[in-house]
Formats: sequence, structure tokens, C-alpha cells
Amino acid sequence: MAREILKSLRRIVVKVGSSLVTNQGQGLDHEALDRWAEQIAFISQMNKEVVLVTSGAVAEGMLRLGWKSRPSALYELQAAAAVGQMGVAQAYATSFAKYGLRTAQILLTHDDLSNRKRYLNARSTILALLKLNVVPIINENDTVVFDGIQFGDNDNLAALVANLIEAEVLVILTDQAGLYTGDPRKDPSATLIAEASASDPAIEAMAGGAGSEIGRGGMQSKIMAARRAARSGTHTIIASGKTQHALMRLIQGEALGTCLQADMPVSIARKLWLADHLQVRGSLVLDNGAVRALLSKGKSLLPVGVQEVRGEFERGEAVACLEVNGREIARGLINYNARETRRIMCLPSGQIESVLGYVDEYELIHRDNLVIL
Ligand SMILES: Nc1ncnc2c1ncn2[C@@H]1O[C@H](COP(=O)(O)OP(=O)(O)O)[C@@H](O)[C@H]1O
Ligand SMILES: N[C@@H](CCC(=O)OP(=O)(O)O)C(=O)O
Repeated sequence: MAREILKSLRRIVVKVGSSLVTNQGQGLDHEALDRWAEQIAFISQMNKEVVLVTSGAVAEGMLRLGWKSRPSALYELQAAAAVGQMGVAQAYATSFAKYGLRTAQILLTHDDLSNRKRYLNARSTILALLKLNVVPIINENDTVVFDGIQFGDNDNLAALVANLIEAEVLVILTDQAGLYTGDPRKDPSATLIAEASASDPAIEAMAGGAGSEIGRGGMQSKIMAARRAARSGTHTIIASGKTQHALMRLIQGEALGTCLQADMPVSIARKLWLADHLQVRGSLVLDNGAVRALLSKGKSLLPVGVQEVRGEFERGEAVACLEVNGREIARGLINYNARETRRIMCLPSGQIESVLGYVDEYELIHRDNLVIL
């Protein structure tokens, strides 16, 4: 059962929406932030990695600028978000420091994650922060979005982040106990769904979207996010952030909220995605040792095992890995462009810096970004 994974999971993305982090859209609810920090600190102590996706920039900006109602012009929303994001970062740093944790601010757009080079950089940065035991606090980079700052955007962003870092679970906390058979604000007889497949078309019909008074992104954007997360093997739990210690209780296996299950585990989903979606831009001819390391030991590909580089490609693009006889054995996202790869091939990783003057990564293709064919 998908919920079982909560007890053994390694990495989790938690998304808290506007309805939970703001005081009715005016400023941040600092006590609520303290409660998230306390719960995330509890989870980190269990050796699990947590990434927090949070809204609140526009609401905090409105308070700081003395604006009573949410503006409709995009440039005004963006200005408010720019003012408010200072407060979001500051407030989370303060709340987490109470529990001995450091935080980092990451502002992303959907475009960043569809660009392969930026995708790899965002991924490396977040994974490095997690290794350093720093909690990444993510929001949309509202300054540069061009299609509006919309309620529900962060549901989608949280799903993209879950895909980016291969989180096993995405928890979307909101103001309802989970997904109901209908919008509980309008239909008092609606009942809570405990579990469903994220790809079940019936759940979309239950979810209210734009038009409901408070939930402008509503459940619909959460279902879309769950569906997107499931494509990379991530299960989604939608639960109430108002329930006391909801996160701690979920992580200990309590059946709160709605669990929307992915049909396959993260590892397999990622490999399928890599195999299906990557247009190969070039190829690497490997020596026998590297072929063995990839095929039988599940290792990353190091520059030392590459004998020849064919074609032109940029960092983050897909390349094929060939045996000396030309047979393709794997493909993956490469950490260096073709020029750099030609300079560092056949060399031990310790020499990358002296040859190039910098090191992006010690692996040419990390095993997480590699699919064996
Ligand atoms: N089937 C449903 N089950 C639960 N809530 C629903 C459903 N359909 C619509 N909603 C609405 O979605 C709202 C939550 O979405 P939203 O306000 O966008 O939250 P957040 O700010 O946490 O992202 C609920 O308050 C509820 O009114
Ligand atoms: N990025 C914006 C808000 C995006 C948004 O409202 O998302 P959500 O909380 O999912 O409805 C902010 O920080 O104010």
C-alpha cells in the first residue's frame, strides 16, 4: 500500500498553500510557520530529506506595502511578491533556526525545469543542500513569470520539484481534510476519499476548480499535480494542514487525508521517462571496464572510461553510451558539453579541475540520470 512507503521514505516534498501560510491573504501567519518548522525538524531527525514548497510572497508583500486588496495587474502582483518574498525567506529562516535547522531560498519557474541545463543545475543545488542538512524553501520566481501569478501554481511547481529530486511522496497540505466526493463548501454530504489512483479520471470530476470562492486553484490543481507527480512515480497525499501535527502523524503512518497513488515506483518511472523522452544528441564510446561498471555494478559513468566522443551536445543533453563494437548499452543526461568531454575523457575525475579549471560534477553521467537499455 502506498502509505506504507511513508515510514521508509528517503525524500519528501511538502507543499503548504496560501490558505495555510497567510492570515487570510494579508501577511504571513508566523505561528503556522513555526509549526511547519517544528514538524519538518522532527522528520529530518528521522534521516529523511524534506523540501518545502511554500506560497505567501504576495500576501506578505501586500502587508508590507499597506495594500488592502489583492491587485489584479500582473506587474503589481509581481512587485508585491518581490517585496514579500524577502519576508517569506526571513520568516522561515527564523522559524527553522528555533529548531536548529538552516534554510535556503530557491525561486523557480516552470521554464527552468523544462530547460535541461537549468534542470540539472537546480537538481544538483537542491541535492547538495539536502546533503548539507539545509532545508530548501521553494517558491515560484514570481518576478519573471509571464502568464500570471495564479492560485494553484505552487501545486504544479511542487509536483515538478518532486520529479526533479525523485521524491517518493509529495504531501500537499491545504485547508480541507483531503479530496472529497464534491466540494465540501458547497456539498455538505460530500465524503472523504481515503485512497485512489492518481490517474483515475473519476477523481478529476470530483474536484472543484476555478469558480469556488476560496479555493481558486482549488482541488483541481492538486489533482493535476498528483497526476504529474505520479508520472515520475511519486505518490501524493492531500491532507489538512490544520490538523494538529499532520505531517508528523502522516510520516508515522497515520491514514490522514487522501492518498493518490502512483502506479509504479520512482526508480522505474524515472528510467522510463529517460528512455522515452530523450532525444540523443551524441554518443560516447566506452572501454570494457566502463561497460562492466554500468551493466553489472549499476555505477555512474566516469570520464576515465570514455575512449571517444561523437557529435556535439551541451551539458544536460542526452547521449548514447556505446560499446567498442557500436552497440548502445545505455543513455543518459551528460554533465559536460562535447568540447569539455573530449578534454576530460580517459582521465581520472581528480584531474577534471586541472584540465578544465572547474568541476561541475565528478561523474560524466550520474547513475540516477542513466538508463540501461
Ligand atoms: N472535491 C473537493 N474536495 C475538497 N476540497 C475541494 C473539492 N473541490 C473543491 N475544493 C476546494 O478546494 C479548496 C482548497 O484549495 P485552495 O484554496 O486552492 O488551497 P491552497 O491555498 O491550500 O492551495 C478547498 O477549500 C475547497 O473549497
Ligand atoms: N507564488 C505566489 C503564490 C502562488 C499560489 O498562490 O499558490 P497556491 O498556494 O498553490 O495557491 C506567492 O508566493 O504569493
